[in-house]
Amino acid sequence: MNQSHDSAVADQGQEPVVRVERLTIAYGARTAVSEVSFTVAAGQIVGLVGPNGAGKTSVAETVGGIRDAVAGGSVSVCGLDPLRDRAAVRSLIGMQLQESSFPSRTKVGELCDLYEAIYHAPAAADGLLASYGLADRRRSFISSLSGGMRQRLALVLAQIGAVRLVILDELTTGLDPEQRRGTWRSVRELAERGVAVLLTSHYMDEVEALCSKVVVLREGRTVAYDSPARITVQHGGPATFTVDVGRDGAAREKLDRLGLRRVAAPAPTREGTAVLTGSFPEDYNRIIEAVSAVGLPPSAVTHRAPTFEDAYLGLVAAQEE
Ligand SMILES: Nc1ncnc2c1ncn2[C@@H]1O[C@H](COP(=O)(O)OP(=O)(O)OP(=O)(O)O)[C@@H](O)[C@H]1O
Repeated sequence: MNQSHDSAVADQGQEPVVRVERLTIAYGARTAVSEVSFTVAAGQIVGLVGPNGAGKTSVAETVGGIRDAVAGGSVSVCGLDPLRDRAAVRSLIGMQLQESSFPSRTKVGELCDLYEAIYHAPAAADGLLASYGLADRRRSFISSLSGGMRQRLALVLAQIGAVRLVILDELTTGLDPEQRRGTWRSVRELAERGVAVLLTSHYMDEVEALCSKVVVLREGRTVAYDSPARITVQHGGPATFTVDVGRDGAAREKLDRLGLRRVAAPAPTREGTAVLTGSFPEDYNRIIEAVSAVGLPPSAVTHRAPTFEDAYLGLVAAQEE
């Protein structure tokens, strides 16, 4: 779904909402981000991922115009420079920051009124509060909201006004699985309304579920920029096949003749299990053929395809080592 949506966006041939070209960010003498480039089109969700300190927040907040440490390259949002044209850009961007902490003795409604005034969008919050299940919370103090409610409020506030871009920095950190799924639905709906979304996350399943393109950062440099599916194919490593051969010597021999790499079985593994790596579905089909030839059922073979998280871990491993 993401793939086709992405092509549809590209087909429109419009100038992307966000264009980041060879962005370099330095704090004093220390370069934190080097020559990072990507675009975010209207209706597209793009993810920034990477280990702690890789530069995700630096990039996201530079795009949002609230961090000024640019040492090279360029950033444009709707054709404007978010730092130089700060006043004009401010009304086009909604932000949920990693460290956004709302004053706890403020009421939800008061905060919404403030955002409506800043974004010149009277009464915009009512519909949003309703769609995020917060309609009856206008009089609640922020301190009385659960973590999930606070995240949803952050999403409401990020959307007030005619924003063209929403930046979400680790939106679902700390949420339970049900709240995460609910938040994912909201982010998708936001993009379906034509808003460009740039998000950072440490959850690879989240990025895979939401983003049509991902920038993988390692020590401030881009190590991959593509769809999660293509990154998985290119960097996810081989599929793993587990074959339950029991004491069947003929089956073992057949498998050996396929010439696939045999790997140490993860413990605990029953005796009589062969673990091989190869490509899916080509090698899987060859294994099924081989075991069928000696009378074993296809259910003797199970496989595990590489995930986006496998690819991500492979890409960032060099840094962690
Ligand atoms: N204001 C700052 N002054 C000096 N160094 C900074 C500043 N902000 C970030 N850095 C450094 O820049 C690098 C990138 O930090 P950044 O917060 O952008 O990474 P991140 O990928 O968002 O990390 P995390 O996953 O922990 O949020 C880190 O080495 C960090 O210590």
